[in-house]
Amino acid sequence: MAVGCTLSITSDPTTRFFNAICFPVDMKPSGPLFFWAQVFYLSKILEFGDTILIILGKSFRRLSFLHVYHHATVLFVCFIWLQTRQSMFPLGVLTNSTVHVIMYGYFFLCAVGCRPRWKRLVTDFQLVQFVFGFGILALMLSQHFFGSGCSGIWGIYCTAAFNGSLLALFFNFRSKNYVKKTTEMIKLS
Ligand SMILES: CC(C)(COP(=O)(O)OP(=O)(O)OC[C@H]1O[C@@H](n2cnc3c(N)ncnc32)[C@H](O)[C@@H]1OP(=O)(O)O)[C@@H](O)C(=O)NCCC(=O)NCCSC(=O)CC(=O)O
Repeated sequence: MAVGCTLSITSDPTTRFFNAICFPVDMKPSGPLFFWAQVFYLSKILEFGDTILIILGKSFRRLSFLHVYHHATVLFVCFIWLQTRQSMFPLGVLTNSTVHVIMYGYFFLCAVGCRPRWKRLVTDFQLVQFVFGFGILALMLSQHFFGSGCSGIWGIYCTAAFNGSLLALFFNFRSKNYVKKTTEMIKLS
């Protein structure tokens, strides 16, 4: 999906970088970018199966608020992306699918008994994607309000609220899992 989206942005000579973050207001929901958005939406339905497998396997400790909240709301957010022909989604697909390759790579290594030492990096990558999202949002809003307007502005407000909530939850996760633990280890030694 990340590769597909990148190729869709770069291979079309009429597509400029700004098109990836600001679609024209009369954007038609067709073509390669919307194809990848549909695939991304389907992948989120598939990802929901992850939660079902966790419930069936009775691994309830894995069902943190963050996990359930993310999996329950992400489907709705992706649906809004498609419905509103939302600007910025190509970069969302690109960053989120890249982060998911790393994250599921981490889970896979854990599952085969080879727990990676770079768990913290995975969390940091997740945080960076949300911060990056806000940087792109600022660029897009400047184009929307001071340029010719961008498609899907209401979807963007929804996505911004979603991004903000995940940023806060992941900061909380990071502080509980790494920062506090490091401080406790320093105190003990
Ligand atoms: C490093 C993380 C990726 C995972 O940290 P955690 O502390 O939650 O996980 P962990 O290291 O304790 O893993 C514990 C055990 O559960 C397994 N495990 C945990 N969650 C799993 C999942 N969703 N799918 C498959 N396996 C999973 C691990 O393999 C491991 O098995 P065992 O113990 O048997 O060896 C972190 O950054 C994170 O995302 N934490 C939030 C929890 C979460 O559900 N994240 C995914 C959805 S949010 C998301 O995806 C946001 C985004 O868009 O980036």
